[in-house]
Parts: sequence; C-alpha cells; structure tokens
Amino acid sequence: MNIVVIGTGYVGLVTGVCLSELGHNVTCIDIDEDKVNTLNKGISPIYEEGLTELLQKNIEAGNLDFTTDYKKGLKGKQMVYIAVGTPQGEDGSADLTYINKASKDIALNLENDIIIVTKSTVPVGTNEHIKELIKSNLIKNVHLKIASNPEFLRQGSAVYDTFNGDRIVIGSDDEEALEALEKVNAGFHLPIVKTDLRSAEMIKYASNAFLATKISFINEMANLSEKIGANIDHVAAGMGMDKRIGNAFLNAGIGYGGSCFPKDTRAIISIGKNVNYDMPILESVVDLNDRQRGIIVDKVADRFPDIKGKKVAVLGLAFKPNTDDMREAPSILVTEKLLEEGAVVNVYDPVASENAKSILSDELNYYSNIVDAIKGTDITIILTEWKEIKEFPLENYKEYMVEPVVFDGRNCYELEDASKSGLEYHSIGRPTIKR
Ligand SMILES: NC(=O)C1=CN([C@@H]2O[C@H](COP(=O)(O)OP(=O)(O)OC[C@H]3O[C@@H](n4cnc5c(N)ncnc54)[C@H](O)[C@@H]3O)[C@@H](O)[C@H]2O)C=CC1
Ligand SMILES: O=C(O)[C@H]1O[C@H](OP(=O)(O)OP(=O)(O)OC[C@H]2O[C@@H](n3ccc(=O)[nH]c3=O)[C@H](O)[C@@H]2O)[C@H](O)[C@@H](O)[C@@H]1O
Repeated sequence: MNIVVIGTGYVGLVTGVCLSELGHNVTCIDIDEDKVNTLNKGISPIYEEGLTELLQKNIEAGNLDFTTDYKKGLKGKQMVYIAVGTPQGEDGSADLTYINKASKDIALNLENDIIIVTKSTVPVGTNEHIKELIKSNLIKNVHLKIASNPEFLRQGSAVYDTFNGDRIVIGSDDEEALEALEKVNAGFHLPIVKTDLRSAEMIKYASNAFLATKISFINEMANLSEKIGANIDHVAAGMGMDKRIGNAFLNAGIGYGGSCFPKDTRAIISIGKNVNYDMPILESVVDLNDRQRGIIVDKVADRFPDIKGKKVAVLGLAFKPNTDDMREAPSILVTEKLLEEGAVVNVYDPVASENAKSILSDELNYYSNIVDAIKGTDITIILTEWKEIKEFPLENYKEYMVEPVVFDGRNCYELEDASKSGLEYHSIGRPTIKR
C-alpha cells in the first residue's frame, strides 16, 4: 500500500517507520523543515529504543522518506494517516488547530481518491468533522473515505508496543475502509477490533481515562496506607493477584505526567460537559493527580521546614523512564518549588537534560552522573525510576551526601534494603525509615 503520514511526532514517526518495516511505501510529511532534513539523514529527533535502526534500514531500502511538501507527499497515495498533535486547549478541551490545518492542506493538495485515517487522539465526532472539512476544501473532485485508528503505544517502548500491542482498533462507517485498514495492519499479527467511527474515538479516551484512574486510585490507597502504617507495595501486590484487578498500573508514586494522560483526562471531561454530563470519577482522578505531584515537596517541607541554602539533588527529570520527553513532568513543579524556597538544586537525568534545559529554570545545576549530582547534598529527591537510578547502590548516598536523607517519589528501592542502608528514607505509601 502507498501511504502518507502527516506529522512526525512520536506517533507519526513510529507509525510511518513501522508501516514501512511491514513493506508499505511510506512518505511522512511535517511542517518542521529541520525535522524533515534530520529524518531524511536517518537521524531520529526522539529517543526511542530500536527506532533509529528501523528508520535507517527503511530509508536505505527506499520504502520511507520525509518531506514538507504536501503535493509531493500525497501524490499516488491510497491512504493518508493524520498524526498531528491535539494538545490541551485553555478550557481543557482538545485543541484541534493542527488537525484543522492538516485537513485543509490535504484538501488543497489532493489529486486522487484516498482513505483518511486518524491516528491522533480526537474528541468523538472529530473524524466526521475532518471528512467534511477536507471535502469542503477539495481542489479536485476525488472520493474520500474516513477511518479512526487510535494509537495505544507508550513512549519509551513505542516500537515494541507497535509490534506487540494488545489490539489494533479500527473504526469506520465504511466497510471498504475497514477492509483496507485491516489489510494494511495484517503484518502486525495483532487482534483487530473493528467498530464504528465514534466508538473507536471513544475507546481511546476511555482507555486512557481508565489507566489514569487506576493510577490515581492506587495513589489514594498509598496516601492512606502511609497514614495508617500499611505498605502500598504489599497492598498493590495483594490486589493485583486478583485477575479481575490485574497487577499492571498499580505503581504508586507522584502521579502521572506526559503528553497524554493529563490532557486526555481533561478532554474527556470536556466532551462530557458539551453534552451536559458531569464526570465526577474523572474530575477526582485529575484533582488527586494534581495534588500528588506536589506530595514529595510537602514531605520535604514536613521534614525540613526551612530549606533555604540547603543543597538538594533531584534524580530523574523526564516524566517517565526511557524517554527524553519533559511534557507534564513532575520535575517541572518540584524544581520550581525547591528554588522558590531558596534551595540550591542539582539535577541529573540520563537522557532528558538537554530537553529539560529549555523548560526548567536556568538556576539548576546539571550533572552528568548520579554521584556528582548527590555529592555534598543534604537531600536527594528521586522523581523518575530510571533503571540506572533503581540500581544505584544505597550505600553511595551515605558515602557522598552530607546528611543522607532520600525522598523517593517512585519507590525505587525495596523498603527492606533501605532499612539496612543507614539512610533516612521517605517513599510513597510506605513507612519512613529513620536512621
Ligand atoms: N505521544 C504519545 O505517546 C501518544 C500520542 N497519541 C496522540 O497522537 C497525536 C500526536 O501526538 P505526538 O506524536 O506526541 O505529537 P507531537 O506534538 O510530538 O508531534 C506532532 C507533529 O506534527 C507536526 N505537525 C503539526 N501540524 C502539522 C501540519 N499541519 N502538517 C504536518 N505536520 C504537522 C509537528 O511539527 C510535530 O512534528 C496526539 O493526538 C496524541 O494525543 C496517542 C498515543 C500515544
Ligand atoms: O495516549 C497516549 O499517549 C499513551 O498514554 C500512555 O502512555 P505514556 O504516557 O507514554 O506512558 P505510561 O507508561 O502510560 O505512563 C504515563 C504516566 O503514568 C505514570 N504511571 C504509570 C504506571 C503506574 O503504575 N504508575 C504511574 O504513576 C508514569 O510515571 C507516567 O508519568 C498509555 O500507556 C498509552 O497506552 C497511550 O497510547
């Protein structure tokens, strides 16, 4: 199949690369010229395991190329995937500016019949809107079909998830579009859920909202466990063994971040508002998550009422491990609050530091390894559970810090190990270890 993908962010790039790996002929279009030039050289602008290898292999094989030119990109293609961003608007709803612009640009450059496939996460009803928008701006009398194909990949394991996902969802009110998409995706050998347009759009929001709910739920249990002397690790393990609950997504911590859960939970609440339907469960999920992000700073303030002049190391800046993405990362709020209180803040992240520099305060001191970041500090705060941080020996905090007090926002260490290490160790939903 000849395919064009609009947008080379996480989703567009991974989709384009993986479809080319299946043997499809793929062109990716982006408005960002620098990105397109970099990609044509085989360099990935994002950090994702396995992506660069597949990118280079398929460019060399002649299956994959990148352009800013819609006319060239769309020429002779049978399918156009839309994978541009749908960020959070000011009122919490999904901002469709990029979707609208891409749709108009497709219409103004399209010269043959095409199936439009929406990969971006869009409010229910948007696919119909996209089709109408393209139709009303067409320069040639061509035939359009539309399908929704929401994306479920996780950052940090995007390529793996694409080839090993639990399901592929395709929604359309057109049987031929469903069949064509089923064929395009056949090479992934994954279960395919076929449904109508609106249900497919809703599956995406409902899935993200449910996962976010699971996280806020376990965080609420963690906060209570801490107050009544229970250990959330044991509670989650005991709950998760019940197959009806499942053990995934029960890691308590400082809340969910990233480019999707925060915006998608707010967007679905806004979808409800549009039809006068309140969503009290999701309102609470969002509210608890907002509070959870600040919980580690509250713990520091309880223990050290005045941190002015104290040296603090922050380990992990990305919103989760294995990505350099800083969108909605808890490190934004935490470093801001620490600096506000007058602390001297050292930071370390294995890959997100460069991105962090353009987002976080210039007053932070960046280090290229954990030992240098914690040397001479009074407090260490862990915000991202990178493997390297989880495997960093506990004895080292005692050796390099002035006073070894560690606040672990991701429960990286076993409580039993922490209690043997001679540290003062605070974590989430577990008893504090005193020296
Ligand atoms: N990031 C993720 O892990 C996931 C994201 N999604 C959804 O996928 C969509 C895309 O997300 P990301 O890839 O993270 O977005 P992103 O913001 O990283 O990238 C969007 C890309 O689209 C390009 N773009 C914007 N307007 C354009 C236009 N008119 N023509 C051509 N290119 C244009 C931008 O230059 C950028 O490269 C969103 O709706 C998101 O909710 C869904 C699942 C996972
Ligand atoms: O729509 C999207 O964009 C994507 O959103 C999430 O993927 P992602 O944001 O990349 O990362 P996750 O691994 O889901 O983690 C999201 C946040 O939840 C937090 N989290 C996750 C799991 C957990 O048990 N506890 C927890 O606090 C993570 O630290 C992170 O901040 C979903 O997992 C993907 O299926 C979906 O496609």
